[in-house]
Amino acid sequence: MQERLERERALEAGGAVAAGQGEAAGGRRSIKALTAGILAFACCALLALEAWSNWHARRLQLANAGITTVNTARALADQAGATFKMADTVLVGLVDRVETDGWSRAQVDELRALMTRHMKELPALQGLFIYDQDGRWIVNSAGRAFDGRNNADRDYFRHHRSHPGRGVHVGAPIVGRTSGAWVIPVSRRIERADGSFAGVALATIRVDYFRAVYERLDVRRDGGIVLALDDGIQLLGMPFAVVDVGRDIAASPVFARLAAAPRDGGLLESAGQGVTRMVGFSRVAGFPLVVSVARSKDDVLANWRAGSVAAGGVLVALIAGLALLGRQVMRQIRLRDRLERELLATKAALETSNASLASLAYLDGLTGLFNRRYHDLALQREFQAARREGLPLAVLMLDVDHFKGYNDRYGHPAGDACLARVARCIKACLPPARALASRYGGEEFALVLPATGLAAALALADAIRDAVAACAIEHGGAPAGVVSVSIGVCAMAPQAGGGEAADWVRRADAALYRAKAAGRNRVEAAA
Ligand SMILES: Nc1nc2c(ncn2[C@@H]2O[C@H](COP(=O)(O)OP(=O)(O)OP(=O)(O)O)[C@@H](O)[C@H]2O)c(=O)[nH]1
Repeated sequence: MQERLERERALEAGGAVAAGQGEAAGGRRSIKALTAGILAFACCALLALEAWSNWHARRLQLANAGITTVNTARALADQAGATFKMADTVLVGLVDRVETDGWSRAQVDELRALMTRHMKELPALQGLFIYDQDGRWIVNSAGRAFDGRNNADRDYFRHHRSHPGRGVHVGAPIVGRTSGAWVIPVSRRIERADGSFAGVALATIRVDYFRAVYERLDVRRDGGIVLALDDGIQLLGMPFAVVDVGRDIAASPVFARLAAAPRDGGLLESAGQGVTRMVGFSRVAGFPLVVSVARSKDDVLANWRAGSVAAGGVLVALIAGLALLGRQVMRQIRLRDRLERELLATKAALETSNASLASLAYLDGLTGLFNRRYHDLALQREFQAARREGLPLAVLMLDVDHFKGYNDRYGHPAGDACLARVARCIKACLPPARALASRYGGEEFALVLPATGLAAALALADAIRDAVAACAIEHGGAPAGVVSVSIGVCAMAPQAGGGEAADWVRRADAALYRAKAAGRNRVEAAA
């Protein structure tokens, strides 16, 4: 029974520890998972935020660069338009004058003076000229007569001679015959009153004039500016190269797309020579001209790229910081887990040793039965319960017969072994419910049997006496030649019998005394 008691206590302690450990392990797992989840989420959120803001900044940079490029192209188209318009206005005045007043000697002098004034006021002009119907030089802004020269071979002259229209004509760049510089010819046809061809008025605009304007604009590495005729003849391009002046670019992929683009300008993307460019373009109002401004996409995105690299560095540092923090938190959780486990193990060990100590405090070391201290406590408890419930209570006092003689004959260690065997006989006879056997002292044992009347108690006492006899423990000093026991029994209800718990022991003891006196190896009931 005491074994059962011990086992139950150990099971209780073990169960509590296991349950505690199970709960703690579950808690630890969920805290670890939560921490890892929060850190992973934070890292993903940071990456997503950085990716989005990077993508957004790139879009913004490209959009702004696109707007700037198109605006620059429009501003340059306006500037070109104003320059050509100014030259044309001068031509209109000259043509009107020649058609009205002719070119008598006096008129020629006046025209030359007028041309000289225009040249002073308009720095874009290289020269002003009037040719007759055969291409001969009639008057020019250079202030000298170039007799004998003829410009009938020039494209603009041939154009006006064969086209009766009165509109302005802008031609491909040519090298001027007076200046030797590259110029853009702007011309108008002179007619007689009958509409027949009478000559050409020409204004030449210096290519260098536009070059100076364009060179002030910074289109950065791989960028450029082009001023071209609608038919694809380039007037000039930046970066400037003389070989590009008058070059036909009609077949280039960008120009082909420009021809199909809206007249008021816009933005194209072109790729060539390993560079992707944003091309803003605008047509020149009133003239067959187009201006395009190109910027390398790489160059446009340079600032964005530098910003992205810096932000990426900060992000990597942030994620590394989070990872370190996470590692530290995990380490703390693991440390706490280990301490918790050790604490639980210590608690379990303590509870187990407490249970063992409690058992030891109430057990007899030699026989394994309860000791006298526990017997007294249990007797008090069962006595109160029997009194409360009105049930009988039985107490048996058992003593080994002639035990002094046994010790003397076989020695004290054999006497100990004999006592242990008698205890096993008692245990084997105990009824399962609440019966309690203890070593009362020396070779004397006591049994407390709750809810047990006299008949049942006597029967149990006889069974124990028989069991000991059946063990046949040799005892040369006893009359029967084997070890025997004498038992005194006291069984009654506390309410009926009156007195205290100790009276049950006293009465059983008295009965035992009578059993001894009556010859031993017998059972006697209290009176
Ligand atoms: N071996 C051993 N002997 C014990 C122990 N406790 C008490 N004894 C011995 O038990 C003997 C008890 O002897 P007595 O009280 O004279 O009684 P008895 O010889 O059994 O004679 P009756 O009881 O009249 O039959 C003593 O010699 C004690 O020394 C013990 O734990 N071990």
